[in-house]
Amino acid sequence: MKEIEIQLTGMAHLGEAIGKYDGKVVFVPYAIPGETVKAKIVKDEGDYLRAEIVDVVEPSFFREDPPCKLFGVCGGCSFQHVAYSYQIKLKEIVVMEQLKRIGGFENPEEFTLLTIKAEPFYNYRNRADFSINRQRLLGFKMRASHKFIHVEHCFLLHQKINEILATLQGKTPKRKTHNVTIRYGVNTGQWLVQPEMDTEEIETGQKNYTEKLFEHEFLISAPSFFQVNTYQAEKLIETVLKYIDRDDRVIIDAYAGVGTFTVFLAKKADKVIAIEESRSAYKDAQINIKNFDNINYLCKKTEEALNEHSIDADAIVLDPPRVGCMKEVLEAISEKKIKKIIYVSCEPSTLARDLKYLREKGYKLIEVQPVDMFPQTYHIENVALMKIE
Ligand SMILES: C[S@@+](CC[C@H](N)C(=O)[O-])C[C@H]1O[C@@H](n2cnc3c(N)ncnc32)[C@H](O)[C@@H]1O
Repeated sequence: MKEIEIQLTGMAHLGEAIGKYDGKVVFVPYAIPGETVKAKIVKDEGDYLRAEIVDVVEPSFFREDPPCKLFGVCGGCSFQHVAYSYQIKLKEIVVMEQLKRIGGFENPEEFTLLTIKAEPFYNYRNRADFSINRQRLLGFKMRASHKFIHVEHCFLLHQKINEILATLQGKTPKRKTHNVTIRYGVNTGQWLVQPEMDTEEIETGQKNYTEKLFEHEFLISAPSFFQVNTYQAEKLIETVLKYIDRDDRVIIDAYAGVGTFTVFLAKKADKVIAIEESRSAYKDAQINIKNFDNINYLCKKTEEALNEHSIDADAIVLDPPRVGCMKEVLEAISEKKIKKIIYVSCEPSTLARDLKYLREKGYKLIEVQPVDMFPQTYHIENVALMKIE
């Protein structure tokens, strides 16, 4: 297909640089806003074009050599070619753009704070999900084609997970499966490998492991969710706690997982009502909250629990999966007139959608704090604070 020279002027929400050609927006992965590149058009989607870099004509000041030889092939990272200090700027711009375009918030720069940086920005992930091929090699499924790619080492993973990965190459799972998960407690040194593998070299097949955040140890079973960046999880907790004050006597912690925020909220409030639908996370939480007598942990869907009259609070923490909150959840919060909402989100587009809805119900957006939990990728976590007008 046709080759073009194009200047990139912006960043799209999935980490691709954008520019214009022939009146159409062109998406160019692995380019950086401000650069001029030679690119090959690979797909005409009607309203817009997709292109691939052939040559960088004028590189960005922030361009760097990616350390990983699989960068651009595996599809897991989108920003290894961008200096870390600039990655977080690009993410901030995307957050503000989503708040404006989807949320209808004018001047998002007035309430969007500077991103809380990640430290370290490589080797931070405490969890990896691998595929196994016929030769018993472990690797990833490529994002675009879903083809298997053998991975000997991943720069995003904690060093211990890379060591375990090397040990498990060529080993056979003890049950029929094409997937292996490795999780590591960065502050406890415990790990979990599922399923059990045919090896004597390391322990595998653990049902659970523990991780420590600040002084608190959390039990985490194989099916339970836990934040994948232990270092940044502590900063996320601090950000949530910053928004809690003396008036927040009763707090709802919705989508509570194994109790990551719950135990810290319980130290500040008279009472915490935690809501979590996963049976596994709920059971782990029963261990994790055992030293607290002011937590009521419900194993329910948030949309069902919030419909109950007896459940009310001064403040609510929301930390839903990427799809965001169901309308029923947002409706129930506004009907109960819960004064403060602290919304933790890993997906800026659904966050913007839900904040828009809450604003229409009479809440004012006070500020949005981006927290970088996922360096080298386009993903960004945000904590938004809303108060009733
Ligand atoms: C992004 S995680 C957050 C967990 C926890 N706040 C943390 O930081 O570890 C979302 C959690 O919501 C739970 N979940 C998903 N849909 C739910 C629903 N409709 N009601 C209650 N919990 C739900 C998931 O099982 C998961 O534990």
